[in-house]
Amino acid sequence: MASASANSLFAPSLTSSSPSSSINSSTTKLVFLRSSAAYSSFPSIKLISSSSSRTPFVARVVKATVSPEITVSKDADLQAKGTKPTILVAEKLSDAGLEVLKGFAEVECAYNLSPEELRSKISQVDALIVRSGTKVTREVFEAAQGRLKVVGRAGVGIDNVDLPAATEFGCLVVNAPTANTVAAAEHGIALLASMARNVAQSDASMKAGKWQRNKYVGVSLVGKTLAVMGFGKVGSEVARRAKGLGMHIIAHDPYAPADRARALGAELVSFDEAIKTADFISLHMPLTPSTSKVFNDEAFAKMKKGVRIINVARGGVIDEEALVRALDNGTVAQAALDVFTEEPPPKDSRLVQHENVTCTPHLGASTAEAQEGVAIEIAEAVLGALKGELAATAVNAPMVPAEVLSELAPYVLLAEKLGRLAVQLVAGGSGIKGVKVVYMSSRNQDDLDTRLLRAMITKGIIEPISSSFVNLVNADFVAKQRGLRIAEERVVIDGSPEFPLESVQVQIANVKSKFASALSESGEIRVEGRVKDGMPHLTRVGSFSVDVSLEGNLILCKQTDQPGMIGRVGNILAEQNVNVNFMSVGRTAPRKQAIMAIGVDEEPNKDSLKKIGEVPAVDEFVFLKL
Ligand SMILES: NC(=O)c1ccc[n+]([C@@H]2O[C@H](COP(=O)([O-])OP(=O)(O)OC[C@H]3O[C@@H](n4cnc5c(N)ncnc54)[C@H](O)[C@@H]3O)[C@@H](O)[C@H]2O)c1
Ligand SMILES: O=C(O)[C@H](O)COP(=O)(O)O
Repeated sequence: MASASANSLFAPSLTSSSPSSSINSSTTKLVFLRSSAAYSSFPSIKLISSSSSRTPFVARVVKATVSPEITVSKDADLQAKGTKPTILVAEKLSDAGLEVLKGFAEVECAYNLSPEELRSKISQVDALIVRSGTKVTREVFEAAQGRLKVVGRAGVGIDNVDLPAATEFGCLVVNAPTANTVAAAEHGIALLASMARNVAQSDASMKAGKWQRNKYVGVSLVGKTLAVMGFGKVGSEVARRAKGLGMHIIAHDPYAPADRARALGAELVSFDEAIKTADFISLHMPLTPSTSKVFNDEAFAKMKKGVRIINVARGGVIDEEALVRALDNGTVAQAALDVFTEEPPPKDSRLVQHENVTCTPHLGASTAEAQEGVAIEIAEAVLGALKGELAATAVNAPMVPAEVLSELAPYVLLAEKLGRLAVQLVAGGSGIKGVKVVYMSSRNQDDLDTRLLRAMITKGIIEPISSSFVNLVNADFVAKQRGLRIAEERVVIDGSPEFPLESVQVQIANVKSKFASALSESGEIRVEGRVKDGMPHLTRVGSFSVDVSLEGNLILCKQTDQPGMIGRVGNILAEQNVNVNFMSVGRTAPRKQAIMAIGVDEEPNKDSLKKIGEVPAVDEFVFLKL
């Protein structure tokens, strides 16, 4: 059994279990995606091949299934010791979520950490769970020293997480986008109604011993126009509820489909039209660079005099000083705010103290039901990510559905091996700039999701030549940072569309090779492989056909085809007790140029390699670590 020392924490067991052939006739093999260094959030994939029968390609490629069983840990030794991942919960999470987490991980709850305390703890944990109160900054990712694999945001807004930094450090960010929608919408409606009827102010007045019926005459909602700014999950639920209160609903959202708005009885309008015509404006957009302070002096100046504003989205979408001015000059009659640019806001905040402002301390998601839902949603997402599953709520990684992932499992391994092999064929001193990947498939052009394969090829190419670790989250980023361009081409071939890929070719152009025979007729390094019996095989080097299982290490020898070569090289390796697990010879013609590909379990020492090079018929050779 191969070592499962991949650094992917608790990957799903993608088990290929059916008649398949082991290349060297062993009975059962476990092959893990990677056997060294950091593996991060890539899934470790286990392929089991248990027969020595050689079945045709089509029959031999076995569909892998995602098993809920957890079999692979970051490190085989840790797994043997039953070591669990550690999760730091930095903000209050409901017990239901904590229970889910504790079933699988060591959980440390440490609330109200200072930024320094968070940074000092972060390198000891595999995942971090926060709500909106914790700033997960670049410094946090730096302090994690590569251990932090997942940040779970127990809620929707991820503006408190530095996403570019997370991506750069290969850390997956997941959120819980659905469980608090209704709670936030209900809070928006609560603020709308209580603001219109001065509930908070009159309550405070009564508690101060007063009875001020004339002062707190409110305004009615029925027949008034409500502009919903941001027609997503919360915005549309607010619209639905406000409609029931007899309000006329308009909405502004540059990305929302008009038919969805219409179906809820809302009319999509421009930003200016929304703010000019509304009696009430309710904010439900995310805080992004383009929405930051979008409600500013200029916007307030366009609004109907006496407009009322509700914000349960993010404080930062409002220029708070401009809002105070608009409240003071009467443009805005009232505001009801659940969220603030700085949370908690300064005690002497003019906005909070303003008599026409109703405030709540970011309570939109704070119902018992929503918190339980959010906690379970985020616990499952974080555990899934730690197991190597590609989370459906990933914020900074492509979402690859489980069925696609399971189908691609053996090809993912092939992709990394080909990348790893191709880069080792590059002569020192050649800067790699352009890589081309050609996917040969009988499937339709659009029917192959290559993101995972591209990421793995990138990983295979970059990791052997750098200290970076690459995963699905950061593959494109790391490639770009290194100036490496990965071009992809799909070639549709005849064959069975039942399988995603027939073969994959990796080409590295404009470089010298330390093994000249790896250059194709057109001058680039070219290696090609396919999945056979559920195992990755190298099938072409340069213009030579070979067939060798991509496991262990590989020696490629270019030689003049003649009797006795296999024996001579085999003997040299045997002298050093190096076990040959596979050998194949590809030649241009009998007794002409040939490439001998020899798979070896152990690494031959320098002496043995020198002796291979000294065999008179050997023109060149290279030793490659897979
Ligand atoms: N106060 C709370 O406790 C609480 C609770 C839940 C959500 N929220 C916040 O509410 C907001 C909405 O949450 P959601 O779950 O509905 O998110 P969502 O992603 O479902 O909806 C956001 C909508 O805003 C739209 N949008 C983006 N840019 C816009 C722009 N410039 N102008 C207008 N619309 C724009 C998007 O197209 C999307 O439809 C987020 O900021 C979230 O953080 C707050
Ligand atoms: O974006 C969200 O989900 C809400 O603002 C809730 O934030 P909270 O988890 O800090 O209550």
